[in-house]
Amino acid sequence: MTPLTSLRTSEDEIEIINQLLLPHTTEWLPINSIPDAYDAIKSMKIRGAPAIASLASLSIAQNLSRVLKESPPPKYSGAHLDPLLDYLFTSRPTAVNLGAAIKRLRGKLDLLVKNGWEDTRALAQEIIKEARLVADEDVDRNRLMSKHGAEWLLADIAKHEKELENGKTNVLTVCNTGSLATSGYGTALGLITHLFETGNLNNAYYTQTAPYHQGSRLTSFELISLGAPSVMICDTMVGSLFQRFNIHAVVVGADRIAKNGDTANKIGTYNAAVLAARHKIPFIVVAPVSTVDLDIPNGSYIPIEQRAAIEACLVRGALHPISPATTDPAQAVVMMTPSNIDLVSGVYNPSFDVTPAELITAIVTEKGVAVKDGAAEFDLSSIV
Ligand SMILES: CSC[C@H]1O[C@H](OP(=O)(O)O)[C@H](O)[C@@H]1O
Repeated sequence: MTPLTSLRTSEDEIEIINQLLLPHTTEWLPINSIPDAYDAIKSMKIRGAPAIASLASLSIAQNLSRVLKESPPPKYSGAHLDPLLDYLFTSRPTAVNLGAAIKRLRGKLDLLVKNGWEDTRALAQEIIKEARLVADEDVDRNRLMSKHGAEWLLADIAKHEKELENGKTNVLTVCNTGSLATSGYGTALGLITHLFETGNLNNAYYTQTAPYHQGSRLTSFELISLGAPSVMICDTMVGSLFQRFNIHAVVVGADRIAKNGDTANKIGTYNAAVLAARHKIPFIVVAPVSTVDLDIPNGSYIPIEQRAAIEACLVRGALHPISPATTDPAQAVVMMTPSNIDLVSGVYNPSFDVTPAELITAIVTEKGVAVKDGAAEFDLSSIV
């Protein structure tokens, strides 16, 4: 079976799975330009922090490759690339991976120009190589962090002599952090996949994750495709699950991790973290190094994207909104930042929330696992 992924390429051709139609329809959409990539990210046809960064980078490579075919190719400098990078950056503000990828490409260009790369064709080819690396590095990185996280969890269970179920673990995850959120294998769902592949998974529980339903539509699709034992719960059922079942860990992804470990992730993650603390269940964040934003000291600096109110009133496939609540875009919070938290809309629809470091047990990247050892905040230096 072809491994599941959010996108595929052939030479300069890029295609993404239209995730708005999953799980009932698998439609591959061609991405033929940077505006196509911007629209796909903004409208969430493709979503997931690493996948967004991969598509943005590949669309830059596609653009450069096509311009190079013109003759004679225009003289390259930041002037051509900068506005394209700035435009892509504005597609979704919370996930830092997109910004990290754009910063990486801009840095590569500056370095080449600084080193006197005058040959336009050669310079552009170097940028194309770097852009393709952003996508290609993802799968191996995900497998590595998943192994780190799964091994840490199993060791922690053994250290605390916790009772397993059928000799295996029960874990809860939020949203979708698998192959559909990355270039393959996934982050938090990658850890769950590693547990399954090594015979250590009793059940993977996951929340539906309204209103986009990344859980009920995408995580279910991935876990069923994998053949992994899984149980879907409504977002409101996390507390009841912890009261009645032996859950060994909550494992989630991240869109941006601040220097102290505060983590922005899909809305509902903070709820699960508070309940996990109440039930003394380890809370594990799994994300690539490119998700860590050392430029911000804590989570209050993370911009929280507000999605259109109508998206919170639609049940996918239904003909009409489920609520008479106003969905007038003029009456909505556009972005939550330290300076703007005025709520004026009849529908509050933040796409993310921030879990404080104090509620997080471990943070896992491809470089390893960080724990707090009794401190209130993380020192992430060993895993970035
Ligand atoms: C490895 S994906 C990280 C992150 O992205 C998802 O958000 P969205 O579906 O809105 O792009 C979710 O927060 C995942 O945890």
